[in-house]
Amino acid sequence: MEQIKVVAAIIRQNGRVLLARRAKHKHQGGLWEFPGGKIEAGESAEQALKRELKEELAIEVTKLNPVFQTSHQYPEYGVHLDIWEVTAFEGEAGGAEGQEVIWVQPKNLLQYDFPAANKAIITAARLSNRYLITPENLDRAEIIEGIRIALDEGIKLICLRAPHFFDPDYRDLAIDAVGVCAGRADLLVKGAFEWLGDFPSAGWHVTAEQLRKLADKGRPLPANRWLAASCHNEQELALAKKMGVDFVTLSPVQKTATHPDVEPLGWERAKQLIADFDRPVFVLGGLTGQDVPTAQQAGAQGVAAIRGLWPYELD
Ligand SMILES: Nc1nc2c([nH]c(=O)n2[C@H]2C[C@H](O)[C@@H](COP(=O)(O)OP(=O)(O)OP(=O)(O)O)O2)c(=O)[nH]1
Ligand SMILES: [Mg+2]
Repeated sequence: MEQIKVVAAIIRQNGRVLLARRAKHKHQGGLWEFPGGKIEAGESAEQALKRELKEELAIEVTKLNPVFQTSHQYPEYGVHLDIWEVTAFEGEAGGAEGQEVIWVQPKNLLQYDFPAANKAIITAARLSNRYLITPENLDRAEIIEGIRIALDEGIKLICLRAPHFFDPDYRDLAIDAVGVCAGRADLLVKGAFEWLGDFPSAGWHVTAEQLRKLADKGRPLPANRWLAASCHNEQELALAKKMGVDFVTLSPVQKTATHPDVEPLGWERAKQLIADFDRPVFVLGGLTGQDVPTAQQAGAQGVAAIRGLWPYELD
């Protein structure tokens, strides 16, 4: 079947993202979309995106970075979507072709109807590019205080990981963490599945071991709660897909303090695994917030880190 190459943009301004409504007579007409269009012969993705956004919104893009690639087979033809994030542009974005244009908060994106190919793109648009995982060997007050500072520094996505806590204490910690993050960041809890009902606003981050046990049962959470998984290889990525996760961490990309004896994947292997996976990936292992551009160049959503994103230096 014919495959068309499309570029589209998640345009961010003042914490909102821009959506346009596709003209009725077009393929997938009437649905909301991220502006963009077909790459023409001889164009790079970047050139095509700049041209499309000028034609469709009358803006000159000044800052963009790659975020995500995904493919989808429609009955008519297949599309390969190359998604970029635009964070600066000149001009006022408006519907230059008469189409409706709106700015929405990422958390409200689930309320809009998009073409079927957009599922993972919506996930990418709802996620930030830094995923903080809490460190081991801190007590409850230290973890909560660290989360508080991280929130002040703009962290929007947090995984509560505290393998050194026993169950009842971990639950108490999770209750506090949910409270601190409310309205400021999305929190994913790690832990036993029996607790899912006790933290109705939290997402769940499953370990590779839980994936192996539970992937066959499918997704245990509704679409409005994050489900993520820790993956280290192709097999685990396949299980994550089977389970219906929203996103994954892929590790270790480099040597890490947490698992010093594990051979890292390296960027080249990570890049391949990311390209073959159809949902957002946070690369993890020896990385910091400074590595976000490198991670994005490798096709990742961003960086996940313990020490690398914790707001102060750990021993
Ligand atoms: N721009 C865009 N296209 C999308 C999205 N999701 C999705 O499935 N598509 C599909 C619909 C179309 O089949 C194809 C993009 O084509 P398009 O209609 O935007 O192409 P274009 O701007 O070059 O328009 P035209 O010259 O064909 O009128 O990709 C999306 O979020 N944004
Ligand atoms: Mg278009």
